[in-house]
Amino acid sequence: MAADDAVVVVNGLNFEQKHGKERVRVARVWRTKDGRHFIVEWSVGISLISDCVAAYVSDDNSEIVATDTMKNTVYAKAKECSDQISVEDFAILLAKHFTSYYKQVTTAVVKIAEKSWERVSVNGQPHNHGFKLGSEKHTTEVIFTKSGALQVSSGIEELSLLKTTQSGFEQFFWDKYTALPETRERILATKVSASWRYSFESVSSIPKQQCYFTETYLDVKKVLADTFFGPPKEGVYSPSVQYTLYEMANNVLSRFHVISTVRLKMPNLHFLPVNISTKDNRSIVKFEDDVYLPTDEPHGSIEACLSRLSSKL
Ligand SMILES: O=c1[nH]c(=O)c2[nH]c(=O)[nH]c2[nH]1
Repeated sequence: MAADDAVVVVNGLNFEQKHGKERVRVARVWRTKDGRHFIVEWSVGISLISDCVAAYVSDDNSEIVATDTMKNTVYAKAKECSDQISVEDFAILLAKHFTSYYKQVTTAVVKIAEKSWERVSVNGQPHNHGFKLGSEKHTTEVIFTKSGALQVSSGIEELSLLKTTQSGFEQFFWDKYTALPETRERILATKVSASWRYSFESVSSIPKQQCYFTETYLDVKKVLADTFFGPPKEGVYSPSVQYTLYEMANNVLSRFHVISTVRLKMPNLHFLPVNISTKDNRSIVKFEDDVYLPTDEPHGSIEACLSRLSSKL
C-alpha cells in the first residue's frame, strides 16, 4: 500500500487495509451547440485508505465510506463535468474529492481504463455523432493523499503492432537445448502494454491546458509506434524485441521531460514459418517469407522499466 500511515498495530500485529469499488462503468457525452458530440467510456476503480479499523475488529461500521457511495460518486462527478475532461483529470478530481470530503480518508487510489471510441468518417467527412472502437485502452492511475501529495501515471494496454520485415534475432546464447535458427528476416508482432509516471507532485504543478494529458497520451503513443516501425519506406532494423523495447522507452524519456519513468511490456507473438512436406520429402509448402502460422501460445515475454536517476520508482 502507498502510505506508511496505513499500517497500524492491532492486538500486537501490524495491520493494513483498504477498500473500494472496481469496474464502475460510466460513459459521458458532451454536445456542442452545432451538433458535434464527444464521448468517453471509462471503467473506474477506486481504493480508499481510511481509518475504519473498527469495522475489521468489531461491528462498528460508522467510519466506512460505503463502496456503493463511491460508485454513485463516479456518476455524480461525471454529471458535474460540464466540459470535456481527460481521463487523468477525472481520476484526479475523484481522488481529490474522496480525500477532502471524508475526514477518515487519508489516501485515494483511482485507476481508470478508457476505451478508444474514435469518431468515424462518412464520405470523407468526420461524423457528428458516430464512433467506432479502436483496440487499445488508455489507462491512468492517480494516488492522492490528504496532504496534497500527488502521483499520476498513464498508460496504454493492448496496442497491437506488427511489421513484416526489418526484424531478426541472431547470436543469442547457444547451449545443448537451443534449436532456434538465427534469422535476419522475420515478422515482429507484439501487444504493447506501457505505463509512464509523470513528475508532477502536486495538482498545482500540472499544466492548465484543458486536454493536456490526452494530448500527451497521443504523443507518447505516436513515439512508441514510430520507434517500433521506423521511417515509412525503409523502416528500421530490430535485432531483438529487447533492443526495440529499450529504444521505445528511451525515446519517450528523451522527448517528454515531464515523464520520469516508463515501463514497457512487449510479448513476442511468434509468426512461425510454414514448411510442409510429405513422408517422401516432397514439399507441399516451402517457406519463402510468405506463409506463416501466427501463434500467441506460448509467447516470449519481455519487459523493462527505464527511469531518470533522480526519479522515485
Ligand atoms: O527478440 C527476441 N528476443 C528473445 O529473447 C527471443 N527468444 C526467442 O526465442 N526469440 C527471441 N526474439
